[in-house]
Amino acid sequence: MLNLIKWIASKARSPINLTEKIYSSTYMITSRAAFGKKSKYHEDFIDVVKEGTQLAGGFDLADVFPSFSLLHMITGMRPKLERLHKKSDRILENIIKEHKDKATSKGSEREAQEDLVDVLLKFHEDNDGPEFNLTTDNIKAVILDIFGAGSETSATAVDWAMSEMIKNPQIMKRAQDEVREVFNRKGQVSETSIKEMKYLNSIIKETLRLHPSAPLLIPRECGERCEIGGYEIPVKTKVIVNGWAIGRDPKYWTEPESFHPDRFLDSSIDFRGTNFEYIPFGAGRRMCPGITYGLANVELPLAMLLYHFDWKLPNGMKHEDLDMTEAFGITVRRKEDLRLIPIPYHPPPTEQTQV
Ligand code: HEM
Repeated sequence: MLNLIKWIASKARSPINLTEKIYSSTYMITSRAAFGKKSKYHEDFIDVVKEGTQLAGGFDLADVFPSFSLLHMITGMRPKLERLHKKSDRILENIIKEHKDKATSKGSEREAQEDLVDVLLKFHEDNDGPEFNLTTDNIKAVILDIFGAGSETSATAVDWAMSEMIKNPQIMKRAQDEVREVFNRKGQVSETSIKEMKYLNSIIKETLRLHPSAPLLIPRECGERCEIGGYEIPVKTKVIVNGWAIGRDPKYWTEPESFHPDRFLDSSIDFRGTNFEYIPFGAGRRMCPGITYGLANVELPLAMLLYHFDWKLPNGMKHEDLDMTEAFGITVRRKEDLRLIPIPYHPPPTEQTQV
């Protein structure tokens, strides 16, 4: 994050593509957590995941006729996915090999700088029995999951939160006042004090209500015949829950299309899966397991962007004219990238000791 803040500071008073930087920083953070500091395969792997997310989000005619196997070939989706799968498998194979080589060469250094691949490999070595065996394919799948499910979602939330604040300058000002008061009082930018930022947290909740990063939950299959709202749901029906529509339902939300973080300030409604009118992380046994890590990836970037900079729209554009159109996809990104002018407020620290 500090690298991002320094980069933005170097572009002070000129327009930057903030969307692009938010996504690349989030991918880089995930990459560091998963693979450690340096790997020549990082960039290649991130490209593959991005391509996969785009393909998975596209409309494929074969999904409507799943048993018509010829259609899967005609639409070209299956060959594309297979090619991508082979490519990601090759890169992951190399990354795992790199980690195995590192493990045999340096014992104590490995402990000190453990990343996700190290942890999974250690588990693999220590539990190589018949009752619980983690295969190399399992390890590859976990890494893919973390990238696919973790990076796009968090980056999308940061991008929409910044967009909504630019659109509503009085909300941004209030959030900046809060963030600056807390960090100045603490004398440093720290993740632990973000919990004190009640207004910023309401902004994140309101962003996830209007712009849930993953709008359609994981499809469920109906276990037994039932009736919902007068509709008969036969057993084995595939049910897709539209979290996006639920978050904007006027039956549960006043002025549902407006961005009002205040609605969450003194409210007990939370995204932990027990308030069914608000399910940006889903609910039930398939609910998102990455909430804590996901929120950390949203809170700190937002707090830092608000602490270090004031923000302006380029070319004299008025805030009410900012286009908020959504793109089609498995995660709902902005259609147009958010381009803003950063005006430095608190300069970033010169040494990497602050965060
Ligand atoms: C703001 C960030 C995030 C949002 C909004 C989000 C949202 C969601 C949603 C809506 C689901 C579907 C839940 C359901 O169907 O009930 C889901 C599933 C999942 N999420 Fe997240 N997520 C976020 C971050 C993360 C992160 C950081 C990770 C991992 C590091 C992660 C890993 C997963 C996984 C593995 C699943 C599938 C769970 C399963 O198959 O049972 N997510 N997420």
